[in-house]
Amino acid sequence: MEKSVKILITGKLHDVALQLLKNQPPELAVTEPLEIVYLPDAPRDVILKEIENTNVLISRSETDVDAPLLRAAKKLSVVARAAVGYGNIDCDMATELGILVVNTPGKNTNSAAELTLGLLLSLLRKIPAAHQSTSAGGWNRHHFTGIELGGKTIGIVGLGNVGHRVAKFAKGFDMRVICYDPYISDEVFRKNQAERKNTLEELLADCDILSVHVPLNKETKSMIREVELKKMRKGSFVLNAARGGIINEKDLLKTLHEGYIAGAGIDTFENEPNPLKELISHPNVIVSPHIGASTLEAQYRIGETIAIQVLKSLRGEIVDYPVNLPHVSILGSGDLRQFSVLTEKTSLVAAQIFDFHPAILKLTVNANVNKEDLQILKLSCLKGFLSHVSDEFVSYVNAERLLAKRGIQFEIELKNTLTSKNELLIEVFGTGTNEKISVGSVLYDGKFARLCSINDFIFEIEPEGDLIVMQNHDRPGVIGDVGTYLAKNKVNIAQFELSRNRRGGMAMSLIRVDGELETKVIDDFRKLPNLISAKLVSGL
Ligand SMILES: NC(=O)C1=CN([C@@H]2O[C@H](COP(=O)(O)OP(=O)(O)OC[C@H]3O[C@@H](n4cnc5c(N)ncnc54)[C@H](O)[C@@H]3O)[C@@H](O)[C@H]2O)C=CC1
Ligand SMILES: O=C(O)CCC(=O)C(=O)O
Repeated sequence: MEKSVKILITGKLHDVALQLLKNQPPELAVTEPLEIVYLPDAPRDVILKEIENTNVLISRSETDVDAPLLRAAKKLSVVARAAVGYGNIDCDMATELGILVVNTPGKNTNSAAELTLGLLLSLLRKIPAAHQSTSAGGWNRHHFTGIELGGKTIGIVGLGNVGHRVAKFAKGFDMRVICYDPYISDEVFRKNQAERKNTLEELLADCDILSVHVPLNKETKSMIREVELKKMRKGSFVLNAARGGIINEKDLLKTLHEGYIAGAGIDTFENEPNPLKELISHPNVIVSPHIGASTLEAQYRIGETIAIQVLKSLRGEIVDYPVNLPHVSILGSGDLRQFSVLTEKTSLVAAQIFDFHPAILKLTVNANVNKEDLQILKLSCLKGFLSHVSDEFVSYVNAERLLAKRGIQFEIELKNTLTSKNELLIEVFGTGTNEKISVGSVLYDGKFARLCSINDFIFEIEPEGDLIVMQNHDRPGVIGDVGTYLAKNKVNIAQFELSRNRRGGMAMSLIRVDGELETKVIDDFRKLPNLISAKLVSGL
């Protein structure tokens, strides 16, 4: 029976994600059947049980993907976070276990920014309290006098996806926008018409409303405490639709009680789903239950993106939003994507034709690529090689660690002598003097991939499907025998390439066949006259 891939979904996902996984478009189709287990409200003990034989986990913020959960997952290869923040995932442990973590940055940006402005308007115009009073029959027009946004200064911490959208919306309300983000260039500040503040202190001293839009990490945890809040003007407001804990909740509550901070709008809490009671019930605090990303539009975009990431990863392709591929900052697209696929395939060919203990794997790249590209090509080379030589699960994530574990040295060389085509050579060296094989390939025009050499033999063959790599004496009748034998066994030859070192010397042929070759067929193939060796290369 064909092995299926189990996808466990532990958060509410838009239907588009389920539909894409069930009805995969041809360009994203996966060969194995998918078993989708949708448990959006499952408690932890159920998830722990289900995770054991799960291959892909798709989660939202309510699932703690911590070390015990990851260790319980014996077959997990991908954790897909249907959101931006991944603080609830133990990424170090995932990396250690070779599990790829992906997320969906930018897909809920607009929703989170709109909610931030919603909280701000609600807070300054007292809309929730006015609604409550009016719907209960009251008519207290003087009780709900608010404050205008126009002319006020908003201080944004973190001018990333959400932060810069909040800046844009705030501008629409005629607010003055000041920002603190040491990791963003002046150009981004200029583009967003945001005034740069070089320190958090400068920002705090100069704003009426503080809004945080940074990830929660060691640096940002409790970055706003009582001391920081008191650097703001008395009567200021604060907003947190990023992550609970960036603003220390106890300190915020204290300054609210003291009347120093006039009010707060909060969507994200330190302890979800059980936030600090005194904080959420404070009369000057407006709260929502972490719904920044909860709009139809954001969930559609997230659902679509996460399903695509999952399908790409199952197809072994480079994903668009990896979280734990630490050295790869720019991921493959266009030529690089094709070239990395070719690198992986070439490496897979090399891994299936050497017959000695490998000591060094060397990748030589002759193409116009930069340093980040080389890292992608390196990972592709390692993945292709190891997926054949290692029994362990190999991914871009753990390939380096697995190679080191096997004691194989990796070398990479970049030559820049060509402009119109990308070439690569993969060499495997053993410890003995004659222990060496090399496989070369080339990518023409960014789309035509060809295997072009094995050792000293030259070819031009598509790296697709199954290949027989055959070495024989250069004597009459060999090709005829091969053709007759394969035809007899109902194997169709898609491409046949013969190369020889000299007339009457040695020859090598690459035979690309349609469909998969049975072991028996290749075993008997080896018995044909004049054959020196025949190796099957599969999985291309
Ligand atoms: N409430 C909700 O449902 C949602 C919450 N979020 C959260 O909002 C936050 C922002 O998300 P994005 O804008 O998408 O992230 P982003 O990564 O695009 O932007 C974060 C920005 O923070 C800056 N930053 C990092 N450390 C900093 C520091 N110590 N001081 C100042 N700036 C710093 C970075 O340079 C970056 O520009 C995240 O915590 C994310 O998880 C995002 C979407 C929905
Ligand atoms: O809706 C979710 O699961 C959380 C969204 C969020 O906070 C994020 O994207 O960082």
